Amino acid sequence: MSVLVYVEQVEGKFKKSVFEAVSYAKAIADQQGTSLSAISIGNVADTELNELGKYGASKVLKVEADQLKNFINQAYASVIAEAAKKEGANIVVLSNSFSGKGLAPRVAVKLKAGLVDGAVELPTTDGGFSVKKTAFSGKAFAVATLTSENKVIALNPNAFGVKENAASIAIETFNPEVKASDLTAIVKEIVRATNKVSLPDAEVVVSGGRGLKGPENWGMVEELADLLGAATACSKPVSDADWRPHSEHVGQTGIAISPNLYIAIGISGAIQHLAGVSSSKVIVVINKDPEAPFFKVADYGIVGDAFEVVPKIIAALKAHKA
Ligand SMILES: Cc1cc2nc3c(=O)[nH]c(=O)nc-3n(C[C@H](O)[C@H](O)[C@H](O)COP(=O)(O)OP(=O)(O)OC[C@H]3O[C@@H](n4cnc5c(N)ncnc54)[C@H](O)[C@@H]3O)c2cc1C
Repeated sequence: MSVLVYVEQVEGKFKKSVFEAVSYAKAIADQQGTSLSAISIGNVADTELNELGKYGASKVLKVEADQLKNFINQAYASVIAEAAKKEGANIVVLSNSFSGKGLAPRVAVKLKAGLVDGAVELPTTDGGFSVKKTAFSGKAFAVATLTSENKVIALNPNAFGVKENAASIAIETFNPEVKASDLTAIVKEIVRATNKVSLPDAEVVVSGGRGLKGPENWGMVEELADLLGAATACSKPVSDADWRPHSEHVGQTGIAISPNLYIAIGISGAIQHLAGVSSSKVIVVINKDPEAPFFKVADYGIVGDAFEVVPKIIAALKAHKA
């Protein structure tokens, strides 16, 4: 029995959340006294795959089939399940990312495994196998006990942290059979909106709320985002009013994100908004009301008028970059 971790790539690169999932999977492998393998799907250079060794993976299976160049939920789930069978892995770990949320239950079905999604801690193994996880859109915690032989765990980004644990890593090509039935819906082309950073994958997000008064004031939000290499997001009323596209709406009824840095400008911090952003690693809040609820969960807060504060941050960043 061993542990397998799925390492999601974006344009041939691994994000920090992948190294975190590998670190977490390695800790489970150590707990179980077994080894850790990784499965990578899509074109990733060997130099990038070698990076996984730094966090404890001793083997990586690389799958480079042409049909699997772009993410296809059903087909990727089949490949991960096949890899688990090949490696004799009874525990599969994924990041609870945008695509991980679609993959984890599919992999669990294929392996007849119990599933914990939104895991925030290592399993405890005294008297069973239990994992703490978020519940009710991140507003509460639950402890799930898995009694099945096979187990799938989707780790919330920023819950465990990246831990170096150097191992020598072997790269092995894996050519699983890709069934036509797994390719009934395929991605033919990816057209990015004006080269913007994709919100679910973004490491840094600059977000605006109703405090920005109207769509004409988003220039400074976009300028700040450009300077930081960030994606832009917004609160629900902002997208409801068509100030911004619905694809930018974050929260309980929008996209749930876990960037390293979330900058909230003119957003009150209602519980439904926090449900989608509270697992960000560092939260910076800019709000003119010192009583705004967002300050209670902020790592850094600036009480001030966004129309004064944001241009100052932009000027400081430009000066720093010059
Ligand atoms: C079932 C349900 C689901 C929901 N789902 C979501 C969701 O997914 N995402 C979501 O965001 N909301 C959601 N909501 C709505 C949520 O309850 C809040 O109404 C919403 O998040 C408020 O948006 P806001 O903070 O932009 O606006 P407001 O609550 O109006 O807050 C604006 C903030 O801007 C500040 N401000 C004003 N002027 C300035 C200035 N010049 N400079 C700095 N700060 C300023 C104010 O002090 C205030 O705190 C949901 C509600 C329900 C009932």
